[in-house]
Amino acid sequence: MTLEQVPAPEGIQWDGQTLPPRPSGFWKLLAMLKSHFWLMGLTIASGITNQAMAIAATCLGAYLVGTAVTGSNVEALVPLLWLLGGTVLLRALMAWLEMWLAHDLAYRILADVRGALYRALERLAPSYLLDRRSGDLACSVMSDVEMLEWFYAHTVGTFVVAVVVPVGALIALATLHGLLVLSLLPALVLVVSIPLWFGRRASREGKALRRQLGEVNAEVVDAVQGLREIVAFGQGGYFGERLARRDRELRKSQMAHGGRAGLEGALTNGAVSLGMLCVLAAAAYLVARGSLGFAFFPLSIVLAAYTFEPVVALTRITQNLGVIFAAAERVFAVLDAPALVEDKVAAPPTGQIVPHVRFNQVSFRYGPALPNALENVSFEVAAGETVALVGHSGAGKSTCIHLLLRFWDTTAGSVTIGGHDLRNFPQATLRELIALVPQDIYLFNMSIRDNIRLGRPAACDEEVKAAARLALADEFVCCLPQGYDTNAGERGLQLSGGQRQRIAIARALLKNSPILVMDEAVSNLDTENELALQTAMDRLRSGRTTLVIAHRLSTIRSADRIVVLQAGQVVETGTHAQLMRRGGRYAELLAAQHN
Ligand SMILES: Nc1ncnc2c1ncn2[C@@H]1O[C@H](COP(=O)(O)OP(=O)(O)OP(=O)(O)O)[C@@H](O)[C@H]1O
Repeated sequence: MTLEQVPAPEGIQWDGQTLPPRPSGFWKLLAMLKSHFWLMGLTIASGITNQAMAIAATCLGAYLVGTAVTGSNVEALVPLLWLLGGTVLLRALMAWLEMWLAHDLAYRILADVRGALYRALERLAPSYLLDRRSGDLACSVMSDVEMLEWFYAHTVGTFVVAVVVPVGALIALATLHGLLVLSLLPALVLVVSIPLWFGRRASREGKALRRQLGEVNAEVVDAVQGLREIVAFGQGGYFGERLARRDRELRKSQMAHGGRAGLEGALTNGAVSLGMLCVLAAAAYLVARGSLGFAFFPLSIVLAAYTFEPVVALTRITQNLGVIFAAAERVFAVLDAPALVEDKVAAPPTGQIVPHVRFNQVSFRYGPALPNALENVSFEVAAGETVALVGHSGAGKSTCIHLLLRFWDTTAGSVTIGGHDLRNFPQATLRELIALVPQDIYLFNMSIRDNIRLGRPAACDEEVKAAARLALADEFVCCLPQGYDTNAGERGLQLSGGQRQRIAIARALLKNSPILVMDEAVSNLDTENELALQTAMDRLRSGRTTLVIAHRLSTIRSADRIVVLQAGQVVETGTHAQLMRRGGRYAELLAAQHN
């Protein structure tokens, strides 16, 4: 799913629920300033003082030059020179303070947003993540958030300054002569209105630009993650061309954005030049008529220039607003995405929870428009039992696991643990009750020790080693260059499939949950690895309620019961011996798999 297709949040219907409308990205960006009110106030105050000092210094300078040219007493100007020096210094100080405060404010908010995004991803995982490309998501988390720096550090404060300062400069100009203001106003209105003419186009281009940037990112991440396959299949050229195609689209959007921003800039410059020319002509006319002293001629030009300056600075920033709001929309699309599964209770059911898992007439579909992935599925795993799920690819085995882990809620029927519906457990409790050994364990870019410790972060080194010994991982870990301190590297590439599974088993052993969910790897292992893995799995299963997606004959045989799934339905249940005797679907499946 691309971002274009991310559910439009307003009034959307999802399985009968209407989600409330959301305020626009702009108001949400402003709302984030609430908790940094004082910092924002200080930024604006220093920005206004900075501009006021700049005007004061230039006006003083202009007045001094005007007075000196008309041959007045130069001695009398000395105090004004001191004042000019003080104003220049104060301006420099305020310029620094404004920058510092604006960036402090922006980076604080950006850190808040990144934290909120991470929490949102955690809340939405894994259902939402399955639908988004990881590179595109990474782009949202990093570069879209980075774009917001523009808004907080360079837009909000600049906007207030661009309103307050020109008003002050216009008042000062009006005290010199009303005609000066009148001569400048049409051009000022023109400058302010130019970004409005291009508003829609800027928003459209901004969205396209951020979307394409996300796609290029996704493409690059994809290619980097799949580099081994790309090289092995000699497909470097093909992927290079895909990336180049995305890049060409991105460049087209960037050119459109740059062209429009350039046109806006050129029109703004033209309007400012026109305004300055009008003021120049009006001031010259007033001086010639004797309505304005010559000493005030440079002053009126300087005041006119300062009326335009903050507005022009703002229009330069508004040229990027389309991209900033598009980035904000992408960020808020993640922050506001409704979680498919939410805690309905604050505390788990009271009393001891028996690890007895039951699927009661469960039907489930992944989306309102999709067919059922499970249809009236019922089976149970009694406390301490092992049940193996078998079936062809797409039969619904993983879906059963997803529902037990409550990654999704059932569409009809229920899954219970100890007789309690999963919806009556807070998700945190559920995660504690169940340990998962996935088919392809993700090894984080940290030491093997810390990778195992993810099972129970509070575990000491000895406990980690004990779990590894039980999982028969200790021996090969000790042979690694730095033993348990060896970095597992990105995706743990230096470990074999069987070794990685044993790390996953050690992780689960350390977690020590009463319920175990295993998705057995399909890959073939050598006999030694196979035996080691089997022993490790048997140790892990012992005394736990285990639901396993089984591929190995040894696992299937040793299960207390086998549930055979076909097209989302349970077609057979029984022990290996019973099902073999029956000679039905299970026997066919096994014959096909193991011949
Ligand atoms: N995230 C998803 N969105 C939509 N449909 C899905 C999703 N995941 C699985 N399905 C569909 O649900 C059905 C059951 O899939 P499931 O992954 O549970 O099968 P499986 O038996 O585990 O297959 P395999 O052994 O290949 O993993 C399939 O038709 C599949 O296409």
